[in-house]
Amino acid sequence: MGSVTEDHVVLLATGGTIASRADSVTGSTLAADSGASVLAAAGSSAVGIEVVDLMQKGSYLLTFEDMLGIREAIQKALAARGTRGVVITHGTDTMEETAYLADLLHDDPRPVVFTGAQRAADHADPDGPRNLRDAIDVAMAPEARHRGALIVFDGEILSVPGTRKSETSKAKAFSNPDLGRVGSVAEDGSIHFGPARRREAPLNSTGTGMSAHGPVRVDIIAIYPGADATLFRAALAAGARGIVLEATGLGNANAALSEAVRTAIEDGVVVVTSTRVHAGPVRGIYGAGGGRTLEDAGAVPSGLLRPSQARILLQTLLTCGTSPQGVAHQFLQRGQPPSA
Ligand SMILES: NC(=O)C[C@H](N)C(=O)O
Repeated sequence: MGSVTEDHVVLLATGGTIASRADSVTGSTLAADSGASVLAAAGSSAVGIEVVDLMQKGSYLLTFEDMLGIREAIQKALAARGTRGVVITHGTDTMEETAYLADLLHDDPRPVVFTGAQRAADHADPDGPRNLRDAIDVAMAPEARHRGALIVFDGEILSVPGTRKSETSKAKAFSNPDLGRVGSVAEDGSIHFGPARRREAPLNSTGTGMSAHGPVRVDIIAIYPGADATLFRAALAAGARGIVLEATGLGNANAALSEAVRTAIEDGVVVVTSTRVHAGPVRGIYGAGGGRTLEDAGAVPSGLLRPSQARILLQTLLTCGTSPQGVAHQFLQRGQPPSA
């Protein structure tokens, strides 16, 4: 790995706004462009690029199985001769989930770079072409090695844990409120990386092993003033083996929900407490149904992980057969800010 024979990038195209245009019949925006046309819009590249069309979907339509499929395609691309790095074009809505799954399982020094667009391919001024050029350059960059999966978007390079879509329509779609960016790509294409952060060891599993058993159901339940346990119980009735709470503040619920959480945990369900707040850690401080009560009932705090990525971690761990203690350990490790 890293020899002079690694000379090209594999581009995995999945759809998203970077590949979307207005449908002539309905007028709605739909993923329609192949990977080759997405690449052609970015202009010629100095490096060889092999394009693989995986799917043409808005990322709001993806399932966990789709995400496992993308992760398997990444593995296949890395196993092929001459691959220096992998770029995935993806919708922005759920990029933080697929990229997090890829990052969790990425056991290779080579870069895996996600990008997309906020303005569609038929927009007068699409942002996809520059984002893709930047992503390809980052995938080729020696400094991008050993950093896991990355999101390259609007001139910023972000490590994946803690990164989320924070703007619905502005070009700077992503941010990492707690950790900031890890690097940048200037308009002239020059790449700058800050100091490398320590990565958690990849999860020890294979995509195929997980998908063979089928993913375990994991739901997200929102907490809000006056919320009762109806939706939480409905998730259990639907077969959820894990539930992520999108709790308030530091990770608080209320007495009715904490009681339902206690019973569910006694029945073997794993409950993780995350928060609806933009930044900062989850902490079990408050009683009477707050975060301390949830922790006492056995709920696992998500640390800095927000519900979207906490759900991917929980679903991956449960699908791999991880015990509740193992889940708690993983959230403790992966929810903390990484040291430099
Ligand atoms: N900007 C985008 O890519 C949003 C789009 N709805 C998607 O996630 O596929």
